[in-house]
Amino acid sequence: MKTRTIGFIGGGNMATSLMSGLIASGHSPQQIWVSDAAPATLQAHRDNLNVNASTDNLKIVQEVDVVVLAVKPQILREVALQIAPLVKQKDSLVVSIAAGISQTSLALWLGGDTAIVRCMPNTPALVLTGATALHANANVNEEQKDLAENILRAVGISLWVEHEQELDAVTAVSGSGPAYFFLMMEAMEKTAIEMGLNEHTARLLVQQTALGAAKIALESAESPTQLRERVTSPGGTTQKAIETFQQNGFSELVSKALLAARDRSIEMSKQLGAD
Ligand SMILES: NC(=O)C1=CN([C@@H]2O[C@H](COP(=O)(O)OP(=O)(O)OC[C@H]3O[C@@H](n4cnc5c(N)ncnc54)[C@H](OP(=O)(O)O)[C@@H]3O)[C@@H](O)[C@H]2O)C=CC1
Ligand SMILES: O=C(O)[C@@H]1CCC=N1
Repeated sequence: MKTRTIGFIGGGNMATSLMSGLIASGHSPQQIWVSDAAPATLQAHRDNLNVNASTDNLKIVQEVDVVVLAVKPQILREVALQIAPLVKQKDSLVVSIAAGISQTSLALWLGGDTAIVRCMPNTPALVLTGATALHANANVNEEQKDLAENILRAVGISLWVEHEQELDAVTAVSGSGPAYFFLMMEAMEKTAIEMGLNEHTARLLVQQTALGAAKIALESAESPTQLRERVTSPGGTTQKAIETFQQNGFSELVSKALLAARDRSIEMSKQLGAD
């Protein structure tokens, strides 16, 4: 497939992760465009990533084959309405990464004929270890599906979900998920320091343990339960820790947190979208 130009509208956390990942995986910075409200942000992207940048969202749509909507959900309507006439004129493929904004809303704002891929990536895209789920509307052809998938696959794994509603669960699991692991790391690091380890030692041990656990989980055929049991010697230290987690409602708490994230995604589609 011919290399396509990609434009990001909104140059914040997630666009930075995706642009950096695309470049690290071999995509030419010259084929990437980004717009943002803040000129300083754009200058940083020019300096650090060598991409093309403009404060004018319409310039981005004009220049590229694929438009990635990477602004906050709260301003997506305004941006979509602004670019809609040009998207229609150019017949652009639009990829939205916004949480909680449905394809119905996007189609209403951008025009019913627009080819729209809604997806949910996550910030590990920055280190080419992202996880993205995608869903295409009926206007997206096979070539456009490949194109959207190739962009996200450049920065990690990507998979298609059959029903758009699944993206609310995906948001709760992998979209927000990195933050849950960071929260666990924060708490472990804090307690490690309280137990007398210095900050450097505490951070390094927690980081390497998280990496090791993720790696073994990915490479092993065993389930997380089996892998956990391998660490847990009967009557030993891990057993004490796991019992403490479980007696204090760890699984229920994780379940509550993920359901709250999922429900917030659904709520956002009603508050901020046209659903
Ligand atoms: N962060 C994450 O882990 C993930 C985020 N997402 C989704 O990605 C999207 C972006 O999130 P994130 O990167 O965290 O948000 P950020 O706030 O970091 O990035 C959004 C950027 O858009 C800029 N902006 C504001 N108004 C405009 C405008 N009219 N035109 C162009 N740019 C504008 C903002 O500038 P300023 O700050 O000056 O307003 C900001 O730099 C959201 O919709 C979110 O739901 C999806 C998956 C994971
Ligand atoms: O917190 C959020 O709303 C976004 C979506 C997933 C991760 N960050």
